[in-house]
Amino acid sequence: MAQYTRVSGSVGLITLQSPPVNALSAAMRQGIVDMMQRALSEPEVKSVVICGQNGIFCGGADIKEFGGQMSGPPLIPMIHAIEAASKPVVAAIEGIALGGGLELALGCHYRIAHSKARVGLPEVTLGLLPGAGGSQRLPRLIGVPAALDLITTGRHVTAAEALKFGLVDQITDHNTVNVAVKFAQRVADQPLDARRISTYPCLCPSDVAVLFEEVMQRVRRTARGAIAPIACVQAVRAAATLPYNQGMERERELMATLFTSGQARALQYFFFAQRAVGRWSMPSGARWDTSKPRPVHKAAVIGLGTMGRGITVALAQAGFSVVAVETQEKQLMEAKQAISGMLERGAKRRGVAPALDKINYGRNIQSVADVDLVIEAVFEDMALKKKVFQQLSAVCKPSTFLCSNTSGLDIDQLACQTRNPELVVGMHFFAPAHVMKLLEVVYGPKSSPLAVATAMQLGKKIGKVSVAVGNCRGFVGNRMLKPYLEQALFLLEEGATPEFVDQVLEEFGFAMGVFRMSDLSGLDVGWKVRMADGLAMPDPTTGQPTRLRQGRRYSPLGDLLCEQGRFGQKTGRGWYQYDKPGSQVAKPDPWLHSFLDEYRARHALVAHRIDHQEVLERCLYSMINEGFRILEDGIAAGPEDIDVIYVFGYSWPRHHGGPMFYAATVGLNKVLERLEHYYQAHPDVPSLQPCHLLRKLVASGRPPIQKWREVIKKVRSQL
Ligand SMILES: CC/C=C/CC(=O)SCCNC(=O)CCNC(=O)[C@H](O)C(C)(C)COP(=O)(O)OP(=O)(O)OC[C@H]1O[C@@H](n2cnc3c(N)ncnc32)[C@H](O)[C@@H]1OP(=O)(O)O
Repeated sequence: MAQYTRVSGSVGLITLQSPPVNALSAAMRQGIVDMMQRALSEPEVKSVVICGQNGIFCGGADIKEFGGQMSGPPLIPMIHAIEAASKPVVAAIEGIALGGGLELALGCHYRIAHSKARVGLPEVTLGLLPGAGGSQRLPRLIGVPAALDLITTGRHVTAAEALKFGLVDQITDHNTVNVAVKFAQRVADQPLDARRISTYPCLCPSDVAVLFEEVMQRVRRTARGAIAPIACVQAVRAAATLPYNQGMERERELMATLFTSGQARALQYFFFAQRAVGRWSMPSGARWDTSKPRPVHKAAVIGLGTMGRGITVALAQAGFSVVAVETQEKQLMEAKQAISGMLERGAKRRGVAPALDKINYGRNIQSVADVDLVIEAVFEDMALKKKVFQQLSAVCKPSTFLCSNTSGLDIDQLACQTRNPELVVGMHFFAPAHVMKLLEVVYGPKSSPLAVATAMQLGKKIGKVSVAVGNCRGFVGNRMLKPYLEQALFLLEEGATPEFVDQVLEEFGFAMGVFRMSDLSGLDVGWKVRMADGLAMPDPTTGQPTRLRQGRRYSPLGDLLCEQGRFGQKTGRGWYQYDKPGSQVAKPDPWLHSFLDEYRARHALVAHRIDHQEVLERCLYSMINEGFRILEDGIAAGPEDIDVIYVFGYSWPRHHGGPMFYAATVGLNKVLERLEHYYQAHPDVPSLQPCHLLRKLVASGRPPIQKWREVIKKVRSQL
């Protein structure tokens, strides 16, 4: 775990050895304690260097240990002992020094970093704070404002930025361990008192109280109910206002609350869920580790509307050559201008040259003949998409992967239009496609593992979190959204207002409630889909909107708004009113309230008092129920896939872990019982009927989420 060698005669070199990231497990902490003691006891050793093997200093505490009983030497006394050592200790930082890894380095007397290293205190992203002295030492070393920024955001900083802050003493392009060993020899005899950060005063700006107030307000606004960022501010405030020992005591108290919190458990689950989705599998048995992707050098995007533009930018920014096709001259010119603007703004932010020369624009589909992969992003219309796939199949080389950015249409029908259906997959991006992290890679019955592996790898290369999912209407994300939206509309019919429903969902932690989100996305999008499905039609006998479709309850409220030209923000009216079209400030609309009153009267609906609990349970549990159906159907391989899709694609609050983790937290028996209750009250709403898998999981004794896959396997094998 920690290896000790003596180098250059007088330097004790402690090497952290625990792949993949040299995490500070119990065994590793014990190793460091033992090796430090050895270095301090050897009279020939005059100074010590701590480094990590394989070019990685340390990824912090071992997150896998958090759920269980912590054993081994605790971090805080271990780091204190290093700081208190009588011989200089130098941290040689290569790769990363994160969390406890950076706290360990802050306990050392000097820090030398490789120029490509990154450092940070990302504990907040795991629902924690830097609780091994980091919240007290960092502000003493780099000042309160910079420490607040790093600790409340958890962002990683480059070695150059760390040097600017004074977080590291030196950076090097050479072998960091060699440089650190030479450095350690030079400082062997120097006094250490001035190198112990815990003894530094915490230098504060004169308006420190105002600063804390402002930061606290910002953090509360953006935290969406997460408690760790607030505790991080409180811990740094303790560093600024209390002596070190009292600050450490405050850090300990705050950490104790966070460490056992449900939010920390959710965020730590989510950390591993993000990594689990990379290990994809298909019902055929094909897997990430047995399916090799084919390299993509040149890609094409067909259709340069909002989605096509974003996809083009994402590809070009990642260094791919892109052929961008739009058949209409005017639209092509507009798209070219918009894409150039997006690339220039992005490049300015990142301090690099815009990748304008990566894109070739064209009006003719023939121009994609030599590309390795095409992403079709034309209007969401099956007939149009089929035509495009026929053309692509005729034009492209036989090995070209043909992908569709459809948000829910049948991938198989598109694959059937081509010569090589095994090379067809869905690549469902989320708007804005160059910003949003999520990519659903959709495999149809004919998609080959090669095509899935290639799309997954392309997603990774353009910085997306890619999740492989099966082919069904709406795939995972939009399929689960349907019952959620449906319940929100039913709640309006029964007496709620859009403001109340949104308020409840936003208090839960969504960035936007369902109605504000619909206004932003545009109500006409779903309306067109419903019309194509024959849903948004009046009853042929009465000419009135009907509230029942094929025996199921249906709310025509959204259709009625669209008929009035209320498409949301873009028309200045939707579920809310806006000062002008395009404005983003949603205001309650008295017209809408009267419209709802009249609607209820027309349909003899008696408004009843709907409380917070009912909104949350009906919207979330119906969505979760659909999630269980998706697992049952094999559309998602595991609950992690669904949770990652919801956090990255639908602004589900990460500190609730994702809808499936949330269900596990609430208790599957409670979710089941409440769904049964609501289904009894609304027997014409099938999405409220608890699904078989949920019942099975409850009957199997509610296993932890990590064990669900075993039950899912059994349920699927019985189908
Ligand atoms: C007592 C409480 C004290 C708390 C203080 C702390 O230190 S909390 C932990 C703070 N550290 C972090 O938050 C770092 C988390 N890790 C990362 O951000 C990234 O993994 C990385 C270190 C930047 C490396 O990224 P990269 O993309 O190169 O690899 P992966 O993310 O895929 O990781 C590789 C595998 O390593 C596992 N892993 C990473 N960090 C930890 C960790 N701290 N503890 C345990 N395991 C860790 C990760 O899960 C991957 O494993 P797989 O089995 O391959 O999924």
